[in-house]
Amino acid sequence: MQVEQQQQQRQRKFVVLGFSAVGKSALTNQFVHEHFPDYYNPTIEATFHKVVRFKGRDTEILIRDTAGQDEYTIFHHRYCVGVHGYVLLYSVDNRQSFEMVKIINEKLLNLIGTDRVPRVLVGNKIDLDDERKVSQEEARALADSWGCPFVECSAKINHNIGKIFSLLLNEIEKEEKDDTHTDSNCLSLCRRVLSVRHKQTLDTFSSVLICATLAIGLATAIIGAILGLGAHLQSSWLSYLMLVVGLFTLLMSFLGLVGIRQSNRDFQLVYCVSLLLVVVVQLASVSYLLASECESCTYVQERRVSVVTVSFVSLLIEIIAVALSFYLRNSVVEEITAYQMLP
Ligand SMILES: Nc1nc2c(ncn2[C@@H]2O[C@H](COP(=O)(O)OP(=O)(O)OP(=O)(O)O)[C@@H](O)[C@H]2O)c(=O)[nH]1
Repeated sequence: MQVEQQQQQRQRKFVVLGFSAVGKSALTNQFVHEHFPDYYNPTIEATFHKVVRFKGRDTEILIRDTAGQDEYTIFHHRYCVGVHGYVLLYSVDNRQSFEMVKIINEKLLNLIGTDRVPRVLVGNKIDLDDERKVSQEEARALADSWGCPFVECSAKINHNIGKIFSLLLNEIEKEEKDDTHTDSNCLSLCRRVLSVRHKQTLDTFSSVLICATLAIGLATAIIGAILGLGAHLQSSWLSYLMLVVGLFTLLMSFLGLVGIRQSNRDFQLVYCVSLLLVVVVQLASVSYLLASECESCTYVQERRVSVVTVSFVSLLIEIIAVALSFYLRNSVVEEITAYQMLP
């Protein structure tokens, strides 16, 4: 029975952030102990817990009350590891605390690396309405721009304190639902695992093909150089062209290989485009040699079958390598990136 109860109870960890003396400790104490300490004692750090019933389920809330932050505070990773949501607090009678909460929010999002963070913007001390320096409208506009709820409260008179945490629990639930629908349901997880494996196979296959284009490039360059030096295509433009095309293919294939290995999409793109260019040049020069009457062309024409076969095989390898590399670049890499970005 106890085990069942424990299974039913979930835990949510919150962190209260804000400038010094905005009422972080007072708010936490009011929520947990229903008590307002009417004195100021700067906090170093403290954790509180309380079990509440939220939507028919027991929920243990752990709240970390922090030392006040300012623009120089370095946010520690403990502010985000295992944390479900944040109360971003300012004091309605303190303009500086409102400006500071914007900086704190920015630092927090930078630390976490996403803006899909359950947060509530809270203006405390509304019992001091006469001394108000931050209007409701301005704060609400800020919360809207962050895409999070906004509430004003008073820890002193216990106004809206419970509401802050209900709003935060709601935000977390919303975020979890979004994740279930978009990213982390079982089906899409399987799809991703499959696509990771799929990508690894494709990576290997593509790397083999790129190595083949590397070899083709090397061979083309060597043949170009030999022919240029030898008797058949003496110093003709064709031997230079082959040399240049070969070296270019070699270089670009190396780039393509690095692109596949490091999932560098720009390298892959450069490889694809340049190899397509090489394919066009190769096709044009072989067609020219087979059709022309020039002296060096006779040499190629006499070996028509082997020239066409070799050209066809190398073109095929190059085109498949380009297509595969292009596919990897556009589809799978994108999916993997999205997968890695999941919290
Ligand atoms: N009038 C009024 N005073 C408040 C309220 N909440 C907190 N205070 C007072 O504001 C002062 C600072 O409150 P704390 O809760 O210690 O503020 P804090 O943000 O935890 O401060 P640090 O620990 O320094 O970051 C204390 O004197 C509180 O009594 C409120 O709702 N209304």
